[in-house]
Amino acid sequence: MADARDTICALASGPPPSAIAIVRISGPRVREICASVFEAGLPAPRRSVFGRFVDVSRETIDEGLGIFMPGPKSYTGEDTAELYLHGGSAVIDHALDAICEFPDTRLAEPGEFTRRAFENGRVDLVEAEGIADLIDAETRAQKSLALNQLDGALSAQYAKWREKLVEALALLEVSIDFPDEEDAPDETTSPVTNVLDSIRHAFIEALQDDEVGERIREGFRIAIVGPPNAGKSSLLNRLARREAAIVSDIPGTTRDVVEVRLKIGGQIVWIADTAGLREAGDAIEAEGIRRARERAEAADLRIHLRAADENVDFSEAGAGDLNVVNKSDRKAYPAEEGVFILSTLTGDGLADLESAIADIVSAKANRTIAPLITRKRHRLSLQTSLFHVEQALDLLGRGGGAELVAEDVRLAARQLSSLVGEIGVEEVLGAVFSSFCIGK
Ligand SMILES: Nc1nc2c(ncn2[C@@H]2O[C@H](COP(=O)(O)OP(=O)(O)OP(=O)(O)O)[C@@H](O)[C@H]2O)c(=O)[nH]1
Ligand SMILES: [K+]
Ligand SMILES: [Mg+2]
Repeated sequence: MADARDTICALASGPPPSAIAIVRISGPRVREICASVFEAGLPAPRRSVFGRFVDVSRETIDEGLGIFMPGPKSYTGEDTAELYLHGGSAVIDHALDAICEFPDTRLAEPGEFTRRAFENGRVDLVEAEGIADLIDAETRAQKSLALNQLDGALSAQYAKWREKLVEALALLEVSIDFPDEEDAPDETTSPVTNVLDSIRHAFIEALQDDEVGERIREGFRIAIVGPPNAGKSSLLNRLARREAAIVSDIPGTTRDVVEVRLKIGGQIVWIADTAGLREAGDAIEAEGIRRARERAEAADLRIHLRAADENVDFSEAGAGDLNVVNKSDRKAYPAEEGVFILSTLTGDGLADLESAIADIVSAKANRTIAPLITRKRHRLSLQTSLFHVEQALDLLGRGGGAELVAEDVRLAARQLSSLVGEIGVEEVLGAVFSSFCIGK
């Protein structure tokens, strides 16, 4: 990580040209920079002022609004300033060059402003992730998930669990401190067991969420599976409204998994076209079929596609999957409960399938178990924490010493602390902040 004592600057708005560009500055030299770059001198705190911006040789950069926000009540917790300029690349370059003329002042790295906000205690790690998610959000569901995370609701949940674990620890300390007193174990064991058991239940409930939060954030996964030439690639292309996959009358055309990202039912959806399932002709096709099965297995929803003029058999389909008969233009297929009949050639019946997909996906997304786990990092921490809670309960059940039980409870609590970044593992911080955009 670059020197945290530097003053940093970056374009905080979108790429030029744009109507307005916002250049953000943060760090110890902000006052000095504003006093010089704002032609009228350092403005009063948190008041936007209109005027001319000039470089060190007093050449005009542009004119516009500027605002100075002293720390610690700023986004980063440091002195910060924002310059509202005309959004042309020459203007922006001149402004950034002029600012970087000052000593110990440089362009910010991706996420460095938010990293400073984190280092200065303005946000915790989970809230910082929420900020990144809000910026990346493309759907309303992603946006509300991100807002929930950045306003601290998710952090509060993790903090509540951590407090419970600390409560259990305190109860255990009592029995460690008074090991000889006759009733001590009995008095303390049962409350500890109760507390740990309720945490265990809460964790299990939170983890049994069908990964809704992650699916809303990363997208739901749908796989199209079926025999060769059923029209899987043709269906993918129809849904994507472009020629994403190769279509041909040769069975075994698709080998690799071909994926497209779409917005359906207000959600991000990844639709995967896969190799036709049959006895493989060669090693490459066999690998394609293995990947097809793997993808189908991992998917949130499977579309089983069959051709009307072939043997239609849905015995492989599971409950909740979609059964679809294609090529209705070639051979009529009798209406059947729970079977979609369509033709990717004529487009007949496609709208029904699309709205069924939309309904299923939005129903999955609207499963309300708030606040939701939104990423693998959180899930892994909770799983590890749960592991230690269960270990502690197991030890208690077998009459294990309070000291040993406490060690597991401590490890469980530690997981939750690292989750919100209270105890920061440098690689975790690096991974989280490097995914941010520059200027944030
Ligand atoms: N008549 C008719 N032909 C179709 C329809 N859908 C697909 N086809 C044709 O069926 C053949 C196979 O289509 P694909 O989309 O390549 O089938 P696939 O399931 O992806 O095949 P593999 O990748 O080989 O497993 C092509 O010649 C398509 O033009 C349809 O609704 N009606
Ligand atoms: K084919
Ligand atoms: Mg194909």
